[in-house]
Amino acid sequence: MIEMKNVTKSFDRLTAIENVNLHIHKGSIYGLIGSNGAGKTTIIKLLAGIYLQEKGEVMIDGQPVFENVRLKQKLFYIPDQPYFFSQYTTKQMARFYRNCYPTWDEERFQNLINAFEVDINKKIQTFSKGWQRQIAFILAFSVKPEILILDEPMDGLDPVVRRKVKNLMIHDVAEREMTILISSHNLREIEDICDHIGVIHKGTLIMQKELDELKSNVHKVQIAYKDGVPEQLLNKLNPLHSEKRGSVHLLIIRGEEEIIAKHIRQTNPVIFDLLPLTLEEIFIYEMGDIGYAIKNVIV
Ligand SMILES: Nc1ncnc2c1ncn2[C@@H]1O[C@H](COP(=O)(O)OP(=O)(O)OP(=O)(O)O)[C@@H](O)[C@H]1O
Repeated sequence: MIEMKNVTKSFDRLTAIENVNLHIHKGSIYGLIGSNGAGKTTIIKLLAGIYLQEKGEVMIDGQPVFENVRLKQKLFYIPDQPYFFSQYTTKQMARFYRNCYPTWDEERFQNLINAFEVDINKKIQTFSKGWQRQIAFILAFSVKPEILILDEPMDGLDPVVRRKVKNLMIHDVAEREMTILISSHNLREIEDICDHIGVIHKGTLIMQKELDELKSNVHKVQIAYKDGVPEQLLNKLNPLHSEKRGSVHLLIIRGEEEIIAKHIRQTNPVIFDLLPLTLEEIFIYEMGDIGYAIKNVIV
């Protein structure tokens, strides 16, 4: 279990994150979404044990993370710009990680370099940015860490490689309950693999939720009546959002689907459809004004 309790971190006079509380369960894929400068990398570096907070606690399995060598052997961190030793080849980097991590799996490394078709004798710095990121992933998946921390991992990867990398993540989570923290400035980029989402805005974690819970709790309905929508129904449903398109009303409603449907059917509508909501819409409506303010992060 990864945990941050009331964590604040500043750089000189700038408060990068303030009073952040974050919980990530074992075997979960947690997406941390936020715009540029929101505080994602600061959170990630605190969790990777690179930064020390001024206030609060940063713990993994109940132990403080900062400079904790034993805990660091359980986690693998890929920064937004993967780091390799100068002049090293993939083969040499693999030797380095093999010595650092007792969990290193040589057979898996061989399988991955074949699958990704990497020349392991070529200096990593001569590869393109996208290829360097692929090599970072190959090394990460060969380490088989308990926790994988990824800062903007999809930047610069083509769609085929993205799919491959996402499949590997899902495989490791399903097979051995690896935990993943993945940051992005774009919800769409990671929504297909995350089971929890946290939204960071100007240094504050403004929301964190399970995706299934989010999806089952907000609904979009389209209704029409001969003489307009009954006022009583609107009072009962208390929509988060409503708009009129000709004679049809579109409502976004929080609550259980069956109960909403029951209330509507009792009023004999001429048209009644339950429509699917995108995750993007759910976020915007759930977060009210803040949702609109950070729309660019979500879409
Ligand atoms: N080493 C540092 N020294 C001074 N200020 C810093 C440092 N690192 C981050 N900051 C500041 O802290 C705030 C949060 O930065 P952070 O890198 O965590 O954001 P981010 O969400 O990762 O942004 P991006 O998506 O652009 O990478 C920003 O205002 C940034 O300028």
